[in-house]
Amino acid sequence: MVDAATLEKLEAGYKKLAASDSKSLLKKYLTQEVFDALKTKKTSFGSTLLDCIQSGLENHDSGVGIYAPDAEAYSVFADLFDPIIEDYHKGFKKTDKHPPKNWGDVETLSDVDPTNEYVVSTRVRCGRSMEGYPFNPCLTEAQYAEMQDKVSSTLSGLEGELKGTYYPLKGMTKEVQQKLIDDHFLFKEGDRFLQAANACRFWPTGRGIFHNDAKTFLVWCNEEDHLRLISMQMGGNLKEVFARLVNAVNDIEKRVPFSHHDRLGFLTFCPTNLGTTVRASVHIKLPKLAANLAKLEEVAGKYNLQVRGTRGEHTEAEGGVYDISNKRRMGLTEYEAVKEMHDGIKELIKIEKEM
Ligand SMILES: Nc1ncnc2c1ncn2[C@@H]1O[C@H](COP(=O)(O)OP(=O)(O)OP(=O)(O)O)[C@@H](O)[C@H]1O
Repeated sequence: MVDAATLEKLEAGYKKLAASDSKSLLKKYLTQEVFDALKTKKTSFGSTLLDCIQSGLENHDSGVGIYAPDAEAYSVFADLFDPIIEDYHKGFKKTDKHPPKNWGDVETLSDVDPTNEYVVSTRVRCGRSMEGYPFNPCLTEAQYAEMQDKVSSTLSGLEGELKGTYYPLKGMTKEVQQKLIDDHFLFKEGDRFLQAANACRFWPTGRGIFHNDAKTFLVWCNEEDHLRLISMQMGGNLKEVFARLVNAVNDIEKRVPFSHHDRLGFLTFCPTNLGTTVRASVHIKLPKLAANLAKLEEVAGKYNLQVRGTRGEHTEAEGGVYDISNKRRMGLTEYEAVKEMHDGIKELIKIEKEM
């Protein structure tokens, strides 16, 4: 049974959220009926509804507001996760099944900005969870350390362009850490949405970053997900960036078993990342379109693209540089997710040119 203190927190948090003007998907889909049906449930890891929604209860400015403390939460609390997944991923219904992994033909992609006028840099990332481990809120300090050991020794076997070094956050100087963050290579620290979701326990134990010398291939260990695999470079050559990621993931998947769900695809902490887990983004300057941010967001939305600030989600645009990426990650293949961004960015550049 869920204990009295947890129920009390849930009731109080729900009341506040219901009375707020929050625009989160949590508020939209956590009806009284759903709340009452789920408030006493628990996964076999002991995770409750509060573990799923405490970030959204604390941060009414969340876009989504819900995380899965363990993989089972997606089934136990499906009455809440399913409609949120369907809304975010634009129509992935609870009866739908995510398609098998398919990177497609990388050769059919191109440089989205061949004249180098608009795109500052391009990045494609995906997330992976290691089989046999729950997500952040349920991990012990010993598991964090053990996972980091596994990740760094696995990655030390990479060769060629992917060859690099693993740097644990523990022991990294603040200067080096801040420079990596400022240069867009490393995750930021103290994210209040993740903190409230109980995802930052034992920090910095088990957290770190691997990168090759050129910093074009990077792996984050134990930030939001167990692993984030990232390929990035300056300019708009999405074909090169994506090809590098595909090569790396194929190699790493041979060495580490990852959690995959028959219906949901690759499993991640946040439901927005399920399925392909792929976010392909450009840092781009579109001064005419961006003169009216609402307009930029509206046009981007037509192409299923999401607009973020320069330092990522929940940040502002600096120097007119926006982060624009595919929004959908579920119900389509890896290739289709990247192609959606490829085609959409080309359209946005075309519109900007015509303005
Ligand atoms: N195209 C890009 N070029 C350079 N840096 C980028 C690009 N896209 C994202 N970044 C940087 O990556 C970092 C992480 O961004 P952010 O946290 O928004 O996205 P994410 O890693 O995809 O994860 P999540 O969606 O879970 O937040 C930030 O420093 C951001 O500026």
